[in-house]
Amino acid sequence: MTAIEATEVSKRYGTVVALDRVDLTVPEGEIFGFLGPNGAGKSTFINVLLDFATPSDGSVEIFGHDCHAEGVAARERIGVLPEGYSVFERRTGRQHIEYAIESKDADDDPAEILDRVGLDPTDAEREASDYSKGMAQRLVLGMALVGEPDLLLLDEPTTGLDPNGAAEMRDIIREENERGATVFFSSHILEQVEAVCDRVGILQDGELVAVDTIEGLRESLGGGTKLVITVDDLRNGTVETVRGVQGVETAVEREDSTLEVTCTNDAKMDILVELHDAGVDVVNFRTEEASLEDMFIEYTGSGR
Ligand SMILES: Nc1ncnc2c1ncn2[C@@H]1O[C@H](COP(=O)(O)OP(=O)(O)OP(=O)(O)O)[C@@H](O)[C@H]1O
Repeated sequence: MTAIEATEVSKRYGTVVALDRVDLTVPEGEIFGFLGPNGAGKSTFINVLLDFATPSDGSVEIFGHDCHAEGVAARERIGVLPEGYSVFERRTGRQHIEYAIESKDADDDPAEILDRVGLDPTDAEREASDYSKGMAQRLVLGMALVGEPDLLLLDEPTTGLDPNGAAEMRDIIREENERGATVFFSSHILEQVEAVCDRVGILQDGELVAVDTIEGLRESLGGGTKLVITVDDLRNGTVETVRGVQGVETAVEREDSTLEVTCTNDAKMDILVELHDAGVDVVNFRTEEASLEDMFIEYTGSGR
């Protein structure tokens, strides 16, 4: 069964096109990462799934239910961690989880959920409005987990979490997926997505510019080789020289006279020859596999 089926979804706010004919199929059981720079339309898409926003054109189904016409049936299958969620005043962490259990008519044990998201019994009895950002984020994740939803929608789930918290979040995502849940999460923290996702979609100015496995994205970028080249002196024009070589996808300046270049396999030698001809001495040179970050830059054009 298909968890999410988006057909030609567009959303316009006045003259702003937040989503532009997005077609996307996420099969049941997948962990799907939704990537895009700020303002790309990620939250808008999630809002359409939740029927907080109505598409200007097209439609989205969740497990066969239209998100707008059958919003209640669609939302019954979803656990959501929305972006910028604010907790209730004068309610403890435990009361938040109890509220989620009651409203979903579920039978989870609040203590178990709180423990899973790393809130200890003392924190559970404190008012959630006094929580730190990371604690509030954990609490809202706990609320999303209530009732073992078939689809978890997580909008920037690691916001406010320290590295340990982010790692715990990834563990929970994997556990939920092993239980059978489909996970759809948006992020601009690429390592998070690379670490857990089966497939990723890259959104740019409302358009889905790529949907593939990380491996597939690498292949479609001609093998996606990454070169790290240290030169004696990174002069004006050196980066442009490298960018001009056929087969070079991106070239970015780093510190210490280092250049990071993504290119096809064949272009490697040509780059070195070109640098030599331009009078630039190569001090060090190594090859790495392209990371998701390199591919993200390549697809969204930032860094060029
Ligand atoms: N309610 C709204 N009214 C008007 N414009 C909106 C509204 N919601 C979103 N937009 C616009 O739609 C575009 C996409 O915004 P969206 O919040 O979906 O991006 P995003 O990818 O989630 O960004 P970020 O990573 O910064 O959260 C932006 O230009 C934004 O200003």
